[in-house]
Amino acid sequence: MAMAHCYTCSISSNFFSNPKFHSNNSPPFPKLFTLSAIRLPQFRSNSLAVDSTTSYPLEKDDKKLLLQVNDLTAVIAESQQTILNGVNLTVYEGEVHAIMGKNGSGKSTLSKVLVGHPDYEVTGGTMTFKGQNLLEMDPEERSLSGIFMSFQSPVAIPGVSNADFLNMAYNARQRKLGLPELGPIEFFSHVYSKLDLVNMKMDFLNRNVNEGFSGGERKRNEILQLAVLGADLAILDEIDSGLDIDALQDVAKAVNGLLTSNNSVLMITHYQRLLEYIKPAYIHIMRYTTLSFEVP
Ligand SMILES: Nc1ncnc2c1ncn2[C@@H]1O[C@H](COP(=O)(O)OP(=O)(O)OP(=O)(O)O)[C@@H](O)[C@H]1O
Repeated sequence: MAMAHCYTCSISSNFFSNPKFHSNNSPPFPKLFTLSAIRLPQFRSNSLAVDSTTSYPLEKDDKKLLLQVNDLTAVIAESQQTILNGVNLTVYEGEVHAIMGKNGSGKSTLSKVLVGHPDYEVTGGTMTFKGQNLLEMDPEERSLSGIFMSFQSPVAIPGVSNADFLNMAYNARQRKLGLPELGPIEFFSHVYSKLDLVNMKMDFLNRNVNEGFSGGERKRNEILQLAVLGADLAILDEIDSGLDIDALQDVAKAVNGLLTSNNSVLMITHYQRLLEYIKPAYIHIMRYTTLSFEVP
């Protein structure tokens, strides 16, 4: 079953790959040059794609290439306005990447394009996931192949309980993987074991998906979905927004607990505080490259 998506919006954007950054000698976090993509914690030369022709080895330090985006351009389907312009991004398994940048620079749009949101059309470049061409896969296939996206503003699904929703999504993934499905009772014990991870009570499972949930509860619920469904690449769009410090720590702890050497996280955030809890290997700064839109 495809995950529903909740979407925001964008302009033209680009990843810059200047690996230089300055340490301000004040741990825990380095000062960033604007428009740079950096690797932490060591200085490294140019570990991200600079030009569209760069291709990356299928394995690096024994890690498999998970996601490769090369020179990606996309337009808004309705208006044909360019919205992503030459985005490059390479993610190997076991890596945490963060995307930062100003409001409206296209961060959410990139994540939506990665999961195949119909509001956008890819007009150039390539996107591969585990060697498969994402452009040839519909959103459901992308989800089933192991891409999970958490919503910036998670949507409510009235009339569908959390437990049923998760059970359906879980079984769809199991079918895709040729693994046994779980009936409601077996599934309940499977999901029950995950509740502690996000500090949620059992009654959340019987409530309708996100209906009446507070902002923080919705975010925890997103991570519960990730914990139950599993993912090779989890795209977390502002998972920290609206969280108090306890909730932020819970969510970060849960995400860290789900990280293995085989999966990766791509997190979009405005705040350094999240990066203090979930340590990225790379930080990418999204920025406008053109201002070609008309103000109505
Ligand atoms: N489907 C769409 N129709 C019209 N405009 C769109 C659409 N999608 C994106 N945009 C434009 O893109 C801009 C927002 O981009 P996006 O949400 O990707 O940015 P962001 O970097 O994630 O922003 P924020 O940090 O505020 O979440 C908006 O200004 C919006 O006008």
